[in-house]
Amino acid sequence: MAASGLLEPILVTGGTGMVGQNLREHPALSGARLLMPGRAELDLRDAAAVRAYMQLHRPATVIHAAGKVGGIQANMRDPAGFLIENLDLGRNVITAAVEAGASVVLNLASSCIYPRDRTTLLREEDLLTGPLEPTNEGYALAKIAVLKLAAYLDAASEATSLKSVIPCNLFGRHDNFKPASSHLLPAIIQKVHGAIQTGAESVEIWGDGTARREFLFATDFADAVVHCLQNFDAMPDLMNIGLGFDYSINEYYQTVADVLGYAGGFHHDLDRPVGMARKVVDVSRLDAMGWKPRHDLKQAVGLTYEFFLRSAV
Ligand SMILES: NC(=O)c1ccc[n+]([C@@H]2O[C@H](COP(=O)([O-])OP(=O)(O)OC[C@H]3O[C@@H](n4cnc5c(N)ncnc54)[C@H](OP(=O)(O)O)[C@@H]3O)[C@@H](O)[C@H]2O)c1
Ligand SMILES: C[C@@H]1O[C@H](OP(=O)(O)OP(=O)(O)OC[C@H]2O[C@@H](n3cnc4c(=O)[nH]c(N)nc43)[C@H](O)[C@@H]2O)[C@@H](O)[C@H](O)[C@@H]1O
Repeated sequence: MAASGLLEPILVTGGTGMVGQNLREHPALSGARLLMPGRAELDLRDAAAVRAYMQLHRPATVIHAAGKVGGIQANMRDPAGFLIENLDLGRNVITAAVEAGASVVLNLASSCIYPRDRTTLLREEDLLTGPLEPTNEGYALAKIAVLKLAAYLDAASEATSLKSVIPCNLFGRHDNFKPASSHLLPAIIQKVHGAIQTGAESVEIWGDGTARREFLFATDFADAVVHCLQNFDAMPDLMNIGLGFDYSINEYYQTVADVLGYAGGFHHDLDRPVGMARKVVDVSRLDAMGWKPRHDLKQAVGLTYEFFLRSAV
């Protein structure tokens, strides 16, 4: 049975993705009436199809986790695609959810929506107070627009409560390990694993490795999402979900090397893109909700590697 406070049926867009699959695996959702249509069943770019699906299934809860998602390289290659698709998906899902009378809509943004060149912890109040990071501007603009749409509809709607969370970078089971579009941690795992397999003596790090990132384990993120849904009334309209601390790129490489047992070296490719110098969120609002992640970095890397090895066979 689903935990109390979760209104069913629960529609999770992006159910076949990393966040979606980690939500599916969450104990509180086992036995819940979950709707997780894949792209073949429901292409979220098709507004009429999304509206028809929502009218037919009438989800009480909608978690909007679908998106065109990728690391820095993928974003740089296709800013228009990241803008258009994430705008279309968000607009279609959120407007159709309200029209179909959903009670709760939880929209997933991203910490890349914050201004670049900030060295302090990024607070929800910092949104739209400075220029965006060029390497993912298209994606960030779409995420900001959809987050604002959710807020506008929340203010106008009696029946539907819409809130957004701003996740830091995520990694974990069901991650994207494809080098052309993966984020940092799956890329490191894939590269270090390859070096162990081939006996390579050095692994390439993009940039000088001094940039800093905050990566939350996707299993923990899914738990935070469930916690939000179980305490939705107490949740702020906009809330960061992260660790509140970060590591350097170099430290991430060394941690993965330690967990995987790689004893070789590293070399830096200074021609590769680096993006924001730092991107770490303030978690005061999340702390106030009484949620903490359960895994430390080494545990999370180990569990992600186990998944990688099983899915690679
Ligand atoms: N991963 C991160 O580091 C991170 C950080 C902050 C925020 N987020 C946000 O968290 C959410 C989930 O991210 P993720 O890491 O789980 O991404 P992901 O693994 O790439 O999953 C994205 C999901 O969206 C689906 N999707 C994309 N376009 C679609 C369409 N037109 N119709 C139907 N489904 C479509 C994908 O289906 P297909 O597999 O068929 O393409 C996939 O199931 C996204 O909103 C993302 O912006 C992610
Ligand atoms: C959460 C996501 O953050 C994303 O920004 P962002 O953290 O720079 O995206 P990542 O691709 O995770 O890159 C993180 C940092 O890791 C460095 N890096 C080092 N080696 C590698 C490598 O082999 N692969 C990758 N990918 N990076 C590497 C990269 O230079 C950058 O500074 C946004 O582009 C997305 O839209 C999304 O918002």
